[in-house]
Amino acid sequence: MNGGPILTAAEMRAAEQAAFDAGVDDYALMETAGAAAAEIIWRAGHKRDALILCGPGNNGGDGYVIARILRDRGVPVRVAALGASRTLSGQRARAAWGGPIEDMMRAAPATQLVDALFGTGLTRGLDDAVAARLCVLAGAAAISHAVDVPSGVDSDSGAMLSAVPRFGTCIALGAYKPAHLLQPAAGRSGRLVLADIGIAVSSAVHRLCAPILSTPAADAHKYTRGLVAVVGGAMPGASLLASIAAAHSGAGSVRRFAIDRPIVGPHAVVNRRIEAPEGIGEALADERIDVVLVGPGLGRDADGRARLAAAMDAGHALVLDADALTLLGEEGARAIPAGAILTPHEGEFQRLFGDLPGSKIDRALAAARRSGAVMVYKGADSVIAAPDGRAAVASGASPWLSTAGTGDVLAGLCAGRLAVTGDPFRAACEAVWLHGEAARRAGPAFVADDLLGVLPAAIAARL
Ligand SMILES: NC(=O)C1=CN([C@@H]2O[C@H](COP(=O)(O)OP(=O)(O)OC[C@H]3O[C@@H](n4cnc5c(N)ncnc54)[C@H](OP(=O)(O)O)[C@@H]3O)[C@@H](O)[C@H]2O)[C@@H](O)CC1
Ligand SMILES: Nc1ncnc2c1ncn2[C@@H]1O[C@H](COP(=O)(O)OP(=O)(O)O)[C@@H](O)[C@H]1O
Ligand SMILES: [K+]
Repeated sequence: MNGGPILTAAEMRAAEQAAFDAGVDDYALMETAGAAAAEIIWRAGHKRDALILCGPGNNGGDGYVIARILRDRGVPVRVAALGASRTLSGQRARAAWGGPIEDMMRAAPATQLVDALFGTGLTRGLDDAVAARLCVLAGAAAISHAVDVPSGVDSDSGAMLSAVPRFGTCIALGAYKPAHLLQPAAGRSGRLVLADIGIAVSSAVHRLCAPILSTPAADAHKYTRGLVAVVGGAMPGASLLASIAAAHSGAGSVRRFAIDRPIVGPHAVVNRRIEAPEGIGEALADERIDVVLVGPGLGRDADGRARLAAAMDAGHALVLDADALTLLGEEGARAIPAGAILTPHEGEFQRLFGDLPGSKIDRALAAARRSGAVMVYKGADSVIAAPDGRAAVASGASPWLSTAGTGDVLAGLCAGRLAVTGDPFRAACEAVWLHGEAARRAGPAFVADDLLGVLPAAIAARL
């Protein structure tokens, strides 16, 4: 499930330093990075006229290398700079370009725009006039590329420090950075391409990629494939969505304990009406149960609280979502049992853990460490984090997922995959991926129920 390491600016600098210590030449690395980026730009734009914007640091240095390589291939290239080059490699690359250098504020637009103003070294937002000019030039280009990161985004957090235009493509040099996957920065590029620059990078934080799933063993039966119990409350829809998602996740069987009358739902889910919260403990006293999911449709009143307590006392692996998270938020993160999966959206996360510092990745990791649980910190950029420091960041999920009930489907998938795999981090990664893939297959304007029908096809694609 490792779709490529994600490095902070400091980690990237350390990887770069390790390469230098091993004998790689400073300027040779810039030539490699520039050549890799030029190749990607060449494939997209061929001989269309190009304007390369070069900043004062090494990102600008990459820009001069790109400009020289494209010019040598016959592209009509113009270079516009923002001040002098301040690094030795940048100065060398600028000298090797050797051509005219325009003032960025006065340069005319071109068909292709390459933004090599600032990369991982950006320390503050661009001046308003510079940011505005960048937006005009990028907006006027038919093809636009951001080198390493779009200028104006904070590489480590994905925050926008000044106005940032939308680029056709962002070329990540050597490794992904948080800004490539975290919002709002991730939304500023249509396409993300990773360019290999030949230096070794590794991290416990990576981009989520498609999982490899397996078909049940030839001698499988319903209890060996995982039994999920869903504890609902008075609102039937949410726990039903979660139950059906769990049933379609690859688990062997699903039981649902709720209060709705008459009992509704698919025949394959065993629905039991349990009115008094005391009955929940009894229903969960079955050793064959692998995972208990509680939260969707639970309710936040005394009854919901009592059901949550019974679910948490039952001693099974837990997935906690929705109302369960809000109720726990009132008690504080310490009440969370180790080994659980929690699926908070932003509001639930804040209620549980308060205002943690750092990027969404940092916050998810801190919450996982503090609670001992795997975190699925949801949103357009979902972060899955484990207490041991591993994290996976999902990106590119359909924005149509921002509709009621999709979180219930995800919670059911987490419970189902946990029942199948017994591994909370792996299960959470698989669930988030299947959820995104189901949304992709469902197309536009779906409702949460529509995700359920396409789950088997999403699973089939990964067997
Ligand atoms: N690491 C690697 O493996 C490789 C890295 N490579 C490349 O290097 C890039 C990182 O280069 P970098 O560190 O020189 O930083 P970069 O983003 O060019 O700018 C820093 C300069 O801008 C300045 N400055 C900052 N903010 C400002 C503002 N708002 N307005 C105005 N000025 C501002 C800041 O000076 P300051 O004023 O903060 O002192 C400094 O002078 C990386 O993204 C990649 O493209 C590849 O070549 C090879 C492999
Ligand atoms: N703009 C978006 N792009 C991609 N995925 C999104 C977006 N907005 C929400 N999602 C996903 O949709 C789901 C919504 O869950 P949640 O907020 O709990 O909704 P609900 O409680 O209505 O089910 C989460 O998995 C979240 O990651
Ligand atoms: K850039």
